[in-house]
Formats: sequence, structure tokens, C-alpha cells
Amino acid sequence: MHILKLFGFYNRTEFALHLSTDMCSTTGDLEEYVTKYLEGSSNLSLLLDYDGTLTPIVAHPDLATIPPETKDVLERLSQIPEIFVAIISGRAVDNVKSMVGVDTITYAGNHGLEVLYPDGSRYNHQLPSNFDDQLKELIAKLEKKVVRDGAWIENKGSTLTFHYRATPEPLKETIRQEAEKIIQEANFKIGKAHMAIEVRPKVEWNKGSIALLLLEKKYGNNWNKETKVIFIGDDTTDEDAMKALKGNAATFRIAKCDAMKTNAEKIISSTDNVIEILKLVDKYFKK
Ligand SMILES: O=P(O)(O)OC[C@H]1O[C@H](O[C@H]2O[C@H](CO)[C@@H](O)[C@H](O)[C@H]2O)[C@H](O)[C@@H](O)[C@@H]1O
Repeated sequence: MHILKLFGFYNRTEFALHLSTDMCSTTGDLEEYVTKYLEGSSNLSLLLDYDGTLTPIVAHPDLATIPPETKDVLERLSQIPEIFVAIISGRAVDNVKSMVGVDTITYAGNHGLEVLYPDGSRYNHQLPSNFDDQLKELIAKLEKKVVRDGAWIENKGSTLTFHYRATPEPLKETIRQEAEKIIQEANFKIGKAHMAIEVRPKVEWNKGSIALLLLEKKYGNNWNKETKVIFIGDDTTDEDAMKALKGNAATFRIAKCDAMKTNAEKIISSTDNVIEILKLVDKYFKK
């Protein structure tokens, strides 16, 4: 007998659904979960993704402005001495800082390849020696073949995003496949994103690596004994951080609560839940 049937599940879908329904949070749940996680903590590291987490996904990256309520609570939290706030984004670091507009936060951009600290100092991860030329060549190829029908390139210096959100529905899949082929042939890493392809250099560095680096820098090698950690993200690249923090953090993934495979501890359904979590943190540290 198949192992799933042995446990009373008819098929894989039914099993996956069972798993994810259990993980899906209701508002009451969320309050209980966050409060319980924070119980007895004297400090907290709050690591947050930007697009799709602090701001809903919209038609164009320039339109993804942060809701004033989210900005207010982030500003308050980042001024509490016991809380370390970092935003870890796929955007270029200066761009994500200008979108959020809070100076007291640490910003990691380009999936962790660059960091901008509140004191103005920076970290830049080492890129392959001929990277700039390779990127230029890739951009030229993409422009020639697939920058059409609404598809466009967001050049972020050490990574790029190929956006096809504005491409008419019947052409989307063809353009995505063509672009992926070109990117793969040019020897870059490919990541799935919302109506976009994340293009990164072939280096072993991701949102998980930068999350660990930031925590070590702030709290030392034994950071997991020194701080509680909350990570929230909504996308495939955020899974790297959820995986790296496994067992040492409360991690949340924004997603539809159906058959979702994730490294996060909890699935939440929207950016509203993110504000709710931030407010629960604020309430806890105000006590
Ligand atoms: O790591 P994140 O902060 O989540 O950034 C991931 C990418 O987000 C942006 O693109 C996505 O959001 C846009 C605005 O809502 C949307 O129009 C686009 O379709 C999404 O893919 C951003 O433009 C990228 O640079 C980031 O890598």
C-alpha cells in the first residue's frame, strides 16, 4: 500500500493540502504564535523582505511605495534599542532604502550582495572578476531578442531582473522561456519571481547568507543564543533565508494557503498580516 494511503490520505494533493492548511494562520493564531515566540525575549532581530511583504505586488517596481502605516511602525521599531531591523531585498540597495525611507534600518540589496548600514558604511560581496563585461553582454543579448511586447530589464548593477508582467498573456510563457535560455547560456543563476526572472551571478551567496552575516555581525557567532529572530518574505528567493534560519527563528511566508511547499514555519496570507506582526512586536516591546 502507498505510504500516503497508510496514513489516510487519498493522494499527494490531499496530503499537501493537509500540511498547508495546518500551517495557515488566522488572526487569532498569529497573535498567539508571535506572543508565545517573543515570551521572555529581551531583544529581537526583525528581518524583512520588501516587495510583496512590506508593500503589495503592483504593476511596476516604481509604484510599489510603502504604505504610511507600515513605514510608521518600522520607524518606531527601528528606534527601540532592543530591536535590530534589517530589510533584505532583491532591489538595488539604494533603491530599497529610498522606497522605505527610514534611516535607522540596515538595508541589504541585490539579494544580499550589498548592504548599507545606518552609519553609511557599506558591504559589497565579491563578484566574479569579469562580471561587469558578462552582464553587459547578457543585457545586449536580452535587448536584441526578448525586450519586446512589454518585457523589460531592470539593471541593478550586480543583479538584474527581467520583467514580463506587462507582456500580453498569450506571449508570456514564450518570452519567459526564451529569456531563461539566453540567461542560462550566459552562465548566470536564474531565480523565479513574480512575473519576472531574477538573474544573479554564479556565487554562493543569497538572502540566507546575508541574514546569517548580519546576525553574526550584530550578535556574534552565538547569535542564536543572544537574539530571537523574525523573518518575513513572500517569494522563492526568501526561501533561502527561511532555510538558513530554520530552528533559530520564527519565519513567515506570504502565500496562498494551498499545497504550498515552504521552509517557513507559518504561511500568512497578505501584507496586512505583516503589519499585524509588526504591531504585535511593537506592543510586546512597549510593555
Ligand atoms: O526581494 P524583494 O524585496 O521582494 O524584491 C524582489 C523583486 O521585487 C521587484 O519586482 C517585483 O515587484 C514589482 C512591484 O510590485 C512587480 O511589478 C514585479 O512584477 C515583481 O517581480 C523588483 O522590481 C525587483 O528588482 C526585485 O528583485
